[in-house]
Amino acid sequence: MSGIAIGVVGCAGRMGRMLLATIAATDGCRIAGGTEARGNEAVGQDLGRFAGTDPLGIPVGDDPAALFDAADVVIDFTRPKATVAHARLAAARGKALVTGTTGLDAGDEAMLRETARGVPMVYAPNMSLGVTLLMHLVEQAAARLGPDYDIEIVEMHHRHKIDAPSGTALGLARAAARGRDVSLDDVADRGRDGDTGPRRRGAIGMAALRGGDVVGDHQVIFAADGERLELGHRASSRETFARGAVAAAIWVAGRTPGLYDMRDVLDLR
Ligand SMILES: NC(=O)C1=CN([C@@H]2O[C@H](COP(=O)(O)OP(=O)(O)OC[C@H]3O[C@@H](n4cnc5c(N)ncnc54)[C@H](OP(=O)(O)O)[C@@H]3O)[C@@H](O)[C@H]2O)C=CC1
Ligand SMILES: O=C(O)C1=N[C@H](C(=O)O)C[C@H](O)C1
Repeated sequence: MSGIAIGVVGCAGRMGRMLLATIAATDGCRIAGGTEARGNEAVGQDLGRFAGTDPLGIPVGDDPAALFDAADVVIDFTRPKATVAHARLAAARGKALVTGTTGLDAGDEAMLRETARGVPMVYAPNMSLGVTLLMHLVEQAAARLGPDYDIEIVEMHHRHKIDAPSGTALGLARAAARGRDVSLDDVADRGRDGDTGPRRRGAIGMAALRGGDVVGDHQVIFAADGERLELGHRASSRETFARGAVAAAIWVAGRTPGLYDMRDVLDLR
């Protein structure tokens, strides 16, 4: 069989299924296998059921080490602790990893950086071309507009999302902080409630809405006296994230070890 062999951990999840379907439909790559955690009801079922294809003759596994051995690259959209375990496995088995999992804390991200010293990894909170470009535009706007323009980021996602603010909102906030040459930790305002007092000058605010089946909306507002600049993005299908992740997997196979993001994959640096 030819093409880059791509494994998918968390293959029965919303993104996992979309990734399988996208790999099956993309030239130059093939499905190496998929896993779910032990005890998940998908384990043992044919992967084709989750890819939306004919039976593939490959059962969903629960042994990620075996998947890393069978694959050239593994794609992970799971949960932060699972992602860290998968990054350790990638390093131990010498295989590339693409992860889009959000909600990682500073310690989890430090572990990704550490494991990426030995193997190539792509880590991005949003794999779409549109959001990758939006981050670039937000950095430029923040650099040009200065602290008279209050930055507020509003995101909305489906009712099943478990982390807030979204990884993309945090990425946009980081881009704005970079543009202003400040640390996000010093200026982030992650949700207001009660007797908040007036807005802090230079703060970067974030607000998270949850409801229905919204795939992912992000809006960055620069509000000044007399005018307001708004930059935004709406995803209407998870396919846009899956296409980006599969492009990242093909791009990262055989690269020099290191932690990359979608700006590298899309050549937007
Ligand atoms: N970067 C990007 O472009 C995007 C990022 N995301 C992020 O991707 C992540 C997943 O989102 P989504 O697909 O909607 O979530 P889902 O809950 O639908 O899918 C996650 C899947 O991973 C499984 N899983 C959990 N632990 C393990 C493990 N140890 N081994 C194997 N599988 C495991 C879950 O199983 P179980 O249900 O049993 O826990 C579930 O099937 C989130 O962090 C989300 O924010 C989403 C879309 C785009
Ligand atoms: O959980 C989701 O669905 C999404 N998560 C990512 C995030 O947290 O930014 C990306 C996308 O908006 C969908």
